[in-house]
Amino acid sequence: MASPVNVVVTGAAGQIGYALLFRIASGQLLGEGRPVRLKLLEIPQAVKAAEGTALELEDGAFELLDGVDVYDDATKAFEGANVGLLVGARPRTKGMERADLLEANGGIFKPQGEALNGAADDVKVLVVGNPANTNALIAASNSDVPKDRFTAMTRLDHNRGLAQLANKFGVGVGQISKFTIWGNHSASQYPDVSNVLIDGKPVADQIDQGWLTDEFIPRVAKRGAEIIEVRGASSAASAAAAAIDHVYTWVNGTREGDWTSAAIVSDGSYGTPEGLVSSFPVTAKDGKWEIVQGLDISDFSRERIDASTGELAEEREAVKKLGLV
Ligand SMILES: NC(=O)c1ccc[n+]([C@@H]2O[C@H](COP(=O)([O-])OP(=O)(O)OC[C@H]3O[C@@H](n4cnc5c(N)ncnc54)[C@H](O)[C@@H]3O)[C@@H](O)[C@H]2O)c1
Ligand SMILES: O=C(O)C[C@H](O)C(=O)O
Repeated sequence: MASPVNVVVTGAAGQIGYALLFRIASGQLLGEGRPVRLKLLEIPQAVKAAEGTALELEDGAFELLDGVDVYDDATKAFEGANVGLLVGARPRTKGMERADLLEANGGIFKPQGEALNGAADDVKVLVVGNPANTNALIAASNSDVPKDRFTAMTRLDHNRGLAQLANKFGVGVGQISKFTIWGNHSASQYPDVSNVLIDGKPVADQIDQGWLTDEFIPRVAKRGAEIIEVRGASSAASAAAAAIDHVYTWVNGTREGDWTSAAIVSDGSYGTPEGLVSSFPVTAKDGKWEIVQGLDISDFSRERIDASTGELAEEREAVKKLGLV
């Protein structure tokens, strides 16, 4: 058997972790029957729960699972890591201001960025823990790992948009291509249908502007809050599924003639300030993301992209003031 791929999952005892680990163990993260070794990182108080999950993983008798290690030390957990799924984060609690939240998460993502220096040369990092884009920026800014290995998750937003479009047009999600999420994984994100194709044909001019601005965009952008309200807890299995999709695409490539959405470090494309971790239309090939170039941006889109990247720039200023980037 090929040597196992080391996959680190932080926040492994949390609800996303529980939905994610068994799918990774079954081989769905990387595909092509690649064996994995799972490295679970938790805070000391949650190590016992992670150990319990490790026992269940053993009981799954997964053919591709080489083994499971549990850590409460980031440096040890990330040593030799090929994939880092940074799920564990500090949730916002009552009375907490945004600056407090950014500072608390800085205390997690700065040391994890440093710990990633001990990872394998090919390490790929996906930040899921919120505020995901700025947490990824903090980790990338405090690491010697090349910046293009740091990403934040907007694939859940992308998948949410695909599902809403499929409902609207009465088609399967697989018939839809070239949908984009721009900006931040927050309510300011811009789900963009301008280039969407269904069965290879443009549909933008069949989309009613009222439906777009009053229903579709807010529904996708605020879906996280809707799930919390209806389910009584934030999205977990759908977030885990999107994390699997993100890494699978990164490793195995996007479909021919299509793209997906991922938050990656901006090179200044489409007026997004350089260095921000922002969502773009991206393709993946040979383990590298590339921003889709040359798209026309309407005034409607421009305003929304700028609003979301403006929010990211404000978050960057806030963490700069805290000495985190
Ligand atoms: N980007 C997205 O699309 C998306 C979607 C859903 C949820 N999220 C975010 O993902 C995060 C995790 O969600 P969840 O529902 O699993 O939360 P959860 O509270 O169930 O689990 C989080 C886990 O992280 C652990 N943790 C905290 N600090 C840690 C550290 N320094 N090192 C390792 N582990 C640590 C906690 O002990 C806990 O077990 C949250 O920030 C949530 O807002 C993001
Ligand atoms: O955890 C949240 O606040 C919501 C989450 O980011 C989501 O999009 O479901």
